[in-house]
Order: sequence, then C-alpha cells, then structure tokens
Amino acid sequence: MSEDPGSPKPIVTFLGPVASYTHQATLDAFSSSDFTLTPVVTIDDVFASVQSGTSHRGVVPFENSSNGSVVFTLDLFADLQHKYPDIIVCGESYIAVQHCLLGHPDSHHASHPISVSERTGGSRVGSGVIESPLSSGAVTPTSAIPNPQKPTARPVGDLARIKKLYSHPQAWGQCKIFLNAYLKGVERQDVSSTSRAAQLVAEDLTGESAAVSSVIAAKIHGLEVLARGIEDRGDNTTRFFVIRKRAEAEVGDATSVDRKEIGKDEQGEGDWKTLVSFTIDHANPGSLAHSLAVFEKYGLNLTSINTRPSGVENWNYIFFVELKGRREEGIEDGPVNKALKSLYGVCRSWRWLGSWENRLAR
Ligand SMILES: O=C(O)C(=O)C[C@]1(C(=O)O)C=C[C@@H](O)C=C1
Repeated sequence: MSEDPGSPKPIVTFLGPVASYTHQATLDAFSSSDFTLTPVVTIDDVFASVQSGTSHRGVVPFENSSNGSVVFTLDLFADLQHKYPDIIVCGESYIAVQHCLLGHPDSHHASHPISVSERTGGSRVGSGVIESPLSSGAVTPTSAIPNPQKPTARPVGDLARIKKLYSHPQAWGQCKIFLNAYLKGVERQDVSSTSRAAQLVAEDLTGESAAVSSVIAAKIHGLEVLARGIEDRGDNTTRFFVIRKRAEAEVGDATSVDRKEIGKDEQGEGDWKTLVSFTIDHANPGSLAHSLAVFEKYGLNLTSINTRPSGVENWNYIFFVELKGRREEGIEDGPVNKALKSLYGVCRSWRWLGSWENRLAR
C-alpha cells in the first residue's frame, strides 16, 4: 500500500490486548508500517468499529482445527440484532497455535507453601516433584477408556500452587488432555482472550493463578512458561477472518438486493471462498435439502456448514455455508451468483457474507 505521509494510516482493529493470537493473525495480514493496528476488548468491538467506519478492517477468530467454530464470531455474523448489516469477510489467515501454561515463577510463591491435602484431581502434589500423569486418575486406563490420551507436554515445575486458571473459552477445548492430567478440578475463569488471561495472571501477585496463553504473552507480561506446547494436537491451527464494511454498491441479501448487481465468478473457483448464511421454513419438509442442492446444481463445493439458533423460534436455526467460489460485484454471471439467485426460491432469507482468496490454496 502506498503511503501518503500527510494522511493517517488506516486503522485495523483486532481482539486484544496485544499478544493475543488474533494479534498474530493481524500481523500476518497487515504491515504495521502501513496500518495502525489497534487492540479492542471483544470480538463485538471489532465488528462495531468496522461497521461504524472507525476502522478500515478488523480481524476476528473464526474456527480452530481441533475445537471447531468460534461461536461468538458466528453469532455476530448471524446479527440477530441487526447491528452489523454491512460486515463482510474479505480475507483469512491461518495461525499455528501453540499454547503455554503461564504463571509466576515457583520461587515467587515459596513463602506460601500449599499442602498436598489442599489439592484435588489426583495428579498434583505439593512437594515440588511433578507427579507423572501416567499415574494420575486422569490417564489411568479403565474398561470404558482402555487407552486414555496422555499429554505430550510436561510442566517444568510444580503446579501444586495453581488454584485458578484464566483463558479464552476456545483454549480450554484445545488443551483438554494436559489440563485434565495436571490441573484437573482447578477453577477456570473465561476471559476475553488468552493475552488478557496473561495480563490478569501477571497482576495476581499471589502466584496462585495461571493462564493458558502464548509464549509472546509470557514475554510481554514477564511471566514464566510453566509448560509449553500443551495443546492436544501438534497441528493445532486457528483460522481468522479479515472483515470490512460492504460498499454501497455491494449488495447481498434477499431482502435488499438489486438482483442485477449480483456479480460474476471468475476462473479458478477453488482459489476463492464464499460465506453465505440462510434461514429456512422449518415446517417445510426438504427445505434444507433444497437449499443445499442449489449449490450442487451450480457445481459449487461446500466446505463447511454451521448452525446457530435463529433467535426467532426455539429449535430454528440460521445456517452458514462456506463454499469454494467467488461472488464479484457488477458482473452478471457465474456459479456463485446463479446459486444465490436460485436461493430466493427455496430459503426464507439469505445473506452473502463475503468472498475472499483461499489462503490454503497458495
Ligand atoms: O484469545 C486469543 O488470543 C484469541 O485470539 C482468540 C482465540 C479464539 O477465539 O479462537 C484465538 C486462537 C486460539 O484458538 C484461542 C483463542
């Protein structure tokens, strides 16, 4: 991007504070010399800043390879309160997520020893010796679970002093084996991001709390890495979306669209992805099948499907499909455009949520 020294750099907001994984994704997608990278507290704040035009782009987590969808983000795309009608996806970024357990050094807590009797969970001892998870209840084979999964990471010190864990809810689900083996029964507090968790632990001078966070957050907050690589799978990866505000000319829902403006797909459908949400008449047998068949009809490969509550009626849903292909503005034809036009006949409402370059195809 060319820089005019006279004009301020465009703002990109991301789920902060700094050192969150979303921050890493933002640095992957935007150069800090061309953009002002601004942390905000919640994913909602990212959407709000882009919708209001305060920021040029936003970066939000969307999906983790082992723990699935980030439901907060899906709900913001579902937009049941009609707060974010113009938000669309315009890019993606994949970040390898290696979680660490961060805390204060053991010596910090030397004057507050905790006895074994204070422990719960079987794998924690207070002597400074790390009990092997292989001998803890968490990984003992039973007839129901003859081959329990064992953590590959081991703590570098005694975790017996840890009474409270902080992290983003997505992280718990990515570190189940380690947490179950070494910190079973320890109270968990959900916070807005993993870097916020590290910040809170740094502020807690009792030394009794720990965060599931990144090694970068450890450095920034002066915390010790008590265990490294505690995620269940070595290939743990989170996908992030870059979002922007739809321009006036860009239309994309069944209620407001001028159908002539629906654009055209270019060559190389596989190099692009598109996100669409739609709702159906749940009382009508086949309405979901017919909606999905529209994509098949135009040869579009669906790569994922998600649902969230519709907010209208219990057990009614808003469906999200991701497909390979691109919708472009101002051009008449193309399979994505045709599929979207055909959706009018079969679903209740739909919304185009963006088309972007497929980073996995590079
Ligand atoms: O908490 C962070 O650091 C984030 O950027 C959020 C988030 C997520 O929501 O998935 C991002 C990556 C990890 O999967 C865990 C948490």
